[in-house]
Amino acid sequence: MKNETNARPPGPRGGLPYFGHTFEAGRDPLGFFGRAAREHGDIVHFDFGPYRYVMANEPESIKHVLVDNAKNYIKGYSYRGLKLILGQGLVTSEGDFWRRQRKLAQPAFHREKLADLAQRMTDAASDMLARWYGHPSGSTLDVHAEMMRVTLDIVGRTLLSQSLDDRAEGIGDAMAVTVRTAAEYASTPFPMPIWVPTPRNLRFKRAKRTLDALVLDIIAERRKTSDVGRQDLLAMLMAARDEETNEAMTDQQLKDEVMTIVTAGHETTANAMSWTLYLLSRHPDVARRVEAEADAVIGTRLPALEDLPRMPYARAVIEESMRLYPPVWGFEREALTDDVIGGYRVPKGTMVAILPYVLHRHPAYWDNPEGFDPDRFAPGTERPRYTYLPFGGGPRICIGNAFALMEAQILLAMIATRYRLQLPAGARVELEPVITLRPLHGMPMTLVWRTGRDQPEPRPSISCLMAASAGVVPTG
Ligand code: HEM
Repeated sequence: MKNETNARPPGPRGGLPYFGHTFEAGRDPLGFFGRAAREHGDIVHFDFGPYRYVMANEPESIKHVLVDNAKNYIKGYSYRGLKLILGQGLVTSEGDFWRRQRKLAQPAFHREKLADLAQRMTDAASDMLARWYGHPSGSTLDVHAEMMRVTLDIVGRTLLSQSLDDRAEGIGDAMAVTVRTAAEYASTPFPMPIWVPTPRNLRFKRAKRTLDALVLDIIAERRKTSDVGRQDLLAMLMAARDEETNEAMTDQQLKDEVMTIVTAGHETTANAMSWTLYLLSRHPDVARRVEAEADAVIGTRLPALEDLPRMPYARAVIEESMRLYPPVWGFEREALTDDVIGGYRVPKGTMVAILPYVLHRHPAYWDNPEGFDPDRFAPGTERPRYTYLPFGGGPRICIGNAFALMEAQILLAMIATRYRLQLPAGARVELEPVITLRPLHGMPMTLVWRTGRDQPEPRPSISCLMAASAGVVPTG
């Protein structure tokens, strides 16, 4: 590490007058930042128009920003797009307000609370498989669309005790519009303010109104019925009280937290699953090991929470997949005062980027960094801290990380015991780094029913029928 506290970090020179490398980075961010790390080292400076921008790509500096000197960093302007959707929810709020909200929400994500939610995850996965059974073996489906649908369904059932599946298309469309506008807004150096009535802004406002109204309706319904039977995340958020003031969250705060959890918890996990299924289709030897483990532990019954630790290989596959394709491929902080990172001067107002996609391929920390090798994450293996950050780190680490891993392991085990997924010849798989790392053309997969298994009746599961008749999913 350098010790030149007055020096500006090295970085690519040239670029366009004023805009520097803004457009080059925007066209292919993964390639651009990866090259910059290879050519200029672990702390790299970029000229991006009016912004000072630094990438930190080694554990000490990352720990400095996320943990040791976290007080000096806020999420800053790069989150302004998400703020349009999530208001003052956990992902986008700052300071004392964030601290209070995090304290109120944290207990809902404790491991023992999550145990109650496992069954709802298997119910949603069963309903997805019931849909798949309706297609003959050998059919091709867009598995990414399926993962988006099932993860939205899981968020609906665990957060709101409500299957959002019936409304999935409407909600999915509204979410897609808001997320896309937010991403465009965040990545444009001088975005058109959202109050200007451009067609894009009007579309965004309509979609946002749909989502807000849906969430506020659900909250109002809960307040009316004082439904004590429901043990979902919303019930826990509504029951949470501030230790000092005994105050609960207002409807507005609840709405922002619900929108935050739906947004943060749905597409991220869907991407983790789509990339995992893609990697398994490219590595049949790994796929066979996942199948053998799941067959031995659950066979064709539904997994229970206790089964998950008995399937460490499935877990390692998911972790390795998030190393190569981290769903949150990059996140940023803004320095509140002058700082020194890795020996370099970082003036107040600088944006510091931490890019798991680049860090997870750093040759100093990973042997054969481009290779897919789940055994790196076998139980008992270790790696230097702050070299693997799919869920971020420090006080603002993902609140849903245990939830997401549990969900992904359940989905993977249930799929692997029934289906082999094959990427059709000629399928185009490309990365689309928006806010999350998506497959640009979806993920078409041929679903092959595993031989030696009884072909199921194409029928919906019991929970699906109950949900459809009652409009809700029963608890427990
Ligand atoms: C594989 C799935 C997921 C990945 C890769 C992921 C990744 C992340 C990352 C990297 C951050 C930190 C961002 C930053 O520091 O700027 C974060 C924050 C957050 N995530 Fe996740 N996440 C996932 C699933 C979930 C789920 C399932 C939920 C909720 C059910 C969730 C809720 C949140 C919330 C509320 C925050 C903000 C926490 C705070 O600032 O206090 N995430 N996530």
